Amino acid sequence: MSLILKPGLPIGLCCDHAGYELKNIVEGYLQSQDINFTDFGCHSADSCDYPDYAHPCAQAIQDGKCYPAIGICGTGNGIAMALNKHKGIRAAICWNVELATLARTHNDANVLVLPARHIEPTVALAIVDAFLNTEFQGGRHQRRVEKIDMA
Ligand SMILES: O=C[C@H](O)[C@H](O)[C@H](O)COP(=O)(O)O
Repeated sequence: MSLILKPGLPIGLCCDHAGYELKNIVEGYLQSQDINFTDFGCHSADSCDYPDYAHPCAQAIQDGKCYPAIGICGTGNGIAMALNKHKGIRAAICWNVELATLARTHNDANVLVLPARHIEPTVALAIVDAFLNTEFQGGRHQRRVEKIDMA
């Protein structure tokens, strides 16, 4: 069982066309782990705009309807930028396991962002696993995380 899932809440998933294939792979992994998810799209590899999927996913976290989430686009940059516009959302782009672990221990990241065009699927799944199973350290990091939303 994942360390950061909240009982009864699905994980949110969002992507654009560049992340569509990897999102399907991630969904297969989550199913294999009996982890529920809500897929906010996109739902095909046709060209689309990542904010159209990032915003509903971030809103669902804010509304308490899912937690945490995984966002996927080509570089990770665009979807992370859109997600991080939302108060309380801490979306972290991670391309290796160490970064995913640090995003949890230091930043209490609540959205993992994967750069689909720059990582192999096996690495992506190892990153997902690290993200879902690493707890926030708190302590000095709690104070810093609280200051993020002060802008
Ligand atoms: O940050 C943006 C993402 O990497 C997009 O997935 C990327 O810009 C899509 O590019 P294109 O429209 O050329 O497939």
